Amino acid sequence: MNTHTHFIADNWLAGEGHDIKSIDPAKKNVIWQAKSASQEQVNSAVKAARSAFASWSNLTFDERLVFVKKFAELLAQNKQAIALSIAQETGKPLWETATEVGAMIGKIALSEKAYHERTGTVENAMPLGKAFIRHKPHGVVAVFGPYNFPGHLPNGHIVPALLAGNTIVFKPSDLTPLVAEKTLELWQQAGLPAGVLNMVQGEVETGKALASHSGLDGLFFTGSSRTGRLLHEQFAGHPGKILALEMGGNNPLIVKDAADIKAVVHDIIQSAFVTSGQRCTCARRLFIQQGEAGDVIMNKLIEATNNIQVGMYDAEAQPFMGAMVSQHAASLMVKAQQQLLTLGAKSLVELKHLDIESGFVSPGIIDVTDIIKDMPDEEHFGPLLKVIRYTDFDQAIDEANNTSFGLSAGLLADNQADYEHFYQRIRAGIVNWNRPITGASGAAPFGGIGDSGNHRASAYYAADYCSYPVASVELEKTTLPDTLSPGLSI
Ligand SMILES: NC(=O)C1=CN([C@@H]2O[C@H](COP(=O)(O)OP(=O)(O)OC[C@H]3O[C@@H](n4cnc5c(N)ncnc54)[C@H](O)[C@@H]3O)[C@@H](O)[C@H]2O)C=CC1
Ligand SMILES: O=C(O)CCC(=O)N[C@@H](CCC(=O)O)C(=O)O
Repeated sequence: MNTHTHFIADNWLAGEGHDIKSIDPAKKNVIWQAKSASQEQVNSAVKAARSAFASWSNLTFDERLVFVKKFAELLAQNKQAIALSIAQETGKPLWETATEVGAMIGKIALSEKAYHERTGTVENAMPLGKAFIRHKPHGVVAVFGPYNFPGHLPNGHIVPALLAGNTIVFKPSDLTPLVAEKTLELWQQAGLPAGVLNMVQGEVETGKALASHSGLDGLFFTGSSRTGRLLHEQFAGHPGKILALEMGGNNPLIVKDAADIKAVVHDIIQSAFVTSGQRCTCARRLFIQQGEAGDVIMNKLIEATNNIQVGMYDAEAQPFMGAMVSQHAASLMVKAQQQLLTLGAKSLVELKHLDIESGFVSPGIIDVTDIIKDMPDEEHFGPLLKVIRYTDFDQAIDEANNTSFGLSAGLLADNQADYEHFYQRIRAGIVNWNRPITGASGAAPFGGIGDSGNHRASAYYAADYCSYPVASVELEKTTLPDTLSPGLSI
């Protein structure tokens, strides 16, 4: 039993709540168990963050940056260990978890640049004095992370929030507590002052206790649309608190008149099946032209999908896909496939639960053309790609837009005019041409419209929601203006 569970005011504490555990979805063993945080421990974490706020926000940006850069150095030194923890908890292959740690390290320089560019100080001369635009931190913010990138995505809120001068209570996904613990140990080694970054572990009730805490000034969330919507409802009536929601998608990828079939199939597979389909940006709906050209793509796609290697995260010959995050997540994908089949969809490659007690599934492709009118507008968060055969490009774009979500979308087509038409009409926050729709850059904003977010994009624009702007006009001495307003004599 782990007694080194919650990090509050620079102390590691045992939990006072109920039993929680983390299971390796590939090897099926328990790798972490502890007790969740009690309501009192959540209160203590918020209190610690509040106590630390005045002195942390009073440091200069460069003083705060020293701690954050030290954290980046420690991440680099511990890259393999963190990558292994991510693999153990998520099932993702080591090649992929190493890139996740790389993205965490890269986040520091990007956030430093974004802070200055997005929230820097602007000075304008005025007839009397100067006008300034500056930014201040909100105060105490909660950060909620998802399981699919347990290091990189919370880090994408934590780093810019700390640089801006906020203090934090972090609630990791209950599926990935070990990665969170290892990461917080590095922050502690970086010498972060007590209370600046706190962590409480637990399931939904810990999340609710933190999200509803009156001591928060804001909450930065990455996770499912269902949870994001609940948080949005919870924050209703609190216009003074900032809420940033990064949520799911039902992302379309359209193929039209593209000559290089292998490149098309590559981009489809990277879009649909990387991370075993557990990326918010993954293609869920693939639009392929009716007719011979479309049939050629489909045949090659089916062949390549059947050849995708699924395996252990630490296998010497690394697989493309590891296990899904849990046995439960894998069984939900089998259920989603069955629901579509019951509606009348046709299986092209069956998604199979390879070992019923693990998270291993094989990738699946299902033709939903005939049931398009009855299709649930849901994010199936795993490697199941729905194919829609189309004849008219505009109708395909209309159908691509026929979703409440709007995170990522892509077009694979050789004609630039087709892309310009697609770009103009498609509704999503990430729109790509002849590139996979996964693998977004941290040097760009990252967020969606509709049920995918609340217009507070993260990544390069995370700086925007980490502080509020302050406009000032300033003059060193009180000075009587040369010209007074009409009707005034002083
Ligand atoms: N747009 C984006 O940037 C990204 C979105 N996602 C989305 O995240 C989802 C997968 O992640 P999950 O971990 O399953 O998401 P989730 O919504 O189940 O959990 C996210 C976090 O919220 C907490 N939580 C769950 N229910 C809660 C409640 N009622 N009140 C307060 N906290 C609660 C969880 O413990 C976890 O820390 C997918 O839908 C995916 O599309 C994932 C990565 C990136
Ligand atoms: O936050 C950033 O630095 C960029 C966004 C990012 O890394 N996106 C990844 C993963 C997010 C996900 O899909 O779950 C991506 O676009 O693949």
